[in-house]
Amino acid sequence: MRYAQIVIGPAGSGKSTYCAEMQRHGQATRRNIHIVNLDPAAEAFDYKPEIDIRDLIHVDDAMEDEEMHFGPNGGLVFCMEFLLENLPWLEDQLGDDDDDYYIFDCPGQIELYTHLNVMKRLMEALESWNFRLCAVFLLDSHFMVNSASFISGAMAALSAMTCLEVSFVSVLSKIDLLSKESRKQLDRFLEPDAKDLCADDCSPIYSKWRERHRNLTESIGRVLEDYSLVKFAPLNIRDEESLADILFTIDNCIQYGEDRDVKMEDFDPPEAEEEGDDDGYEEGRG
Ligand SMILES: Nc1nc2c(ncn2[C@@H]2O[C@H](COP(=O)(O)OP(=O)(O)OP(=O)(O)O)[C@@H](O)[C@H]2O)c(=O)[nH]1
Ligand SMILES: [Mg+2]
Repeated sequence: MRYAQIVIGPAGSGKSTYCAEMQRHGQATRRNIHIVNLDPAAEAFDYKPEIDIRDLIHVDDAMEDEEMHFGPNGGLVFCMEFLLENLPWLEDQLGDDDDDYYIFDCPGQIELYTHLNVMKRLMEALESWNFRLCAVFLLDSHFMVNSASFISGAMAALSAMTCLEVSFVSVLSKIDLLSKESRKQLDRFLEPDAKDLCADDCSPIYSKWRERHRNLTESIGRVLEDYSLVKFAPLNIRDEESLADILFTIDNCIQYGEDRDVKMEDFDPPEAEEEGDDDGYEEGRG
């Protein structure tokens, strides 16, 4: 069995930064995390990818093609389709080592996770190669300022969740940039309450619209609340404990560590062989 986080979310939500920090945090807790860059338009990031889609295709290849004439978004979708047509390339790059841990840094075009099926097909391929997957949906906490943006963010997460059909963790990023006041406000959206979501008192321009759609807002809020469909976990990337909490939540989703525990207890002969494996299990507890 192998493990992977699929890091998704809107443009600029902090995906590449999250990947780099997770890898660094992994090293500090003796977990070897490989990063795969899946963004064919990426220019720079703070990590060295183990695998890079740009070695297969770059978005410029699609945009500069004289017959296709793609713009940046069409070009990106073309590149992702191209990746799916060349899955043996990815499979080969990923190797077949048991217990490998990968993080996939994905592009920020949200349509990939809403109505297109390229990412879903990629999930199916990874699962068929023995990966246990958890999607990590990042949303910039600066947008969680009122109910309308909360509902919109939650619906985007929900849309990605139903599109990908894998374990799912929603994360609010860039908490370190929030003022004390904004952090307090954020608490309201970590445990959202349907009635509370309708009680915003922002700009009067929207109040008529809001009044007219109060029932709709409340119903959506209630569905999210009743079914615990979308719960956001705050992440302060500058705080090791916060990173460890998120990693622990993801570990639970993909049962990282549990298989190794069973394997060690049931099959491993005493002492001599256990030394190396012990670390691997303990690191799962962060
Ligand atoms: N202070 C702070 N800055 C962050 C954090 N996460 C991201 N940033 C900054 O936000 C900007 C965008 O971050 P990226 O990690 O490139 O975001 P992304 O989601 O990969 O962006 P795309 O790949 O373009 O969709 C960069 O300037 C980062 O330095 C964070 O947790 N804290
Ligand atoms: Mg990025």
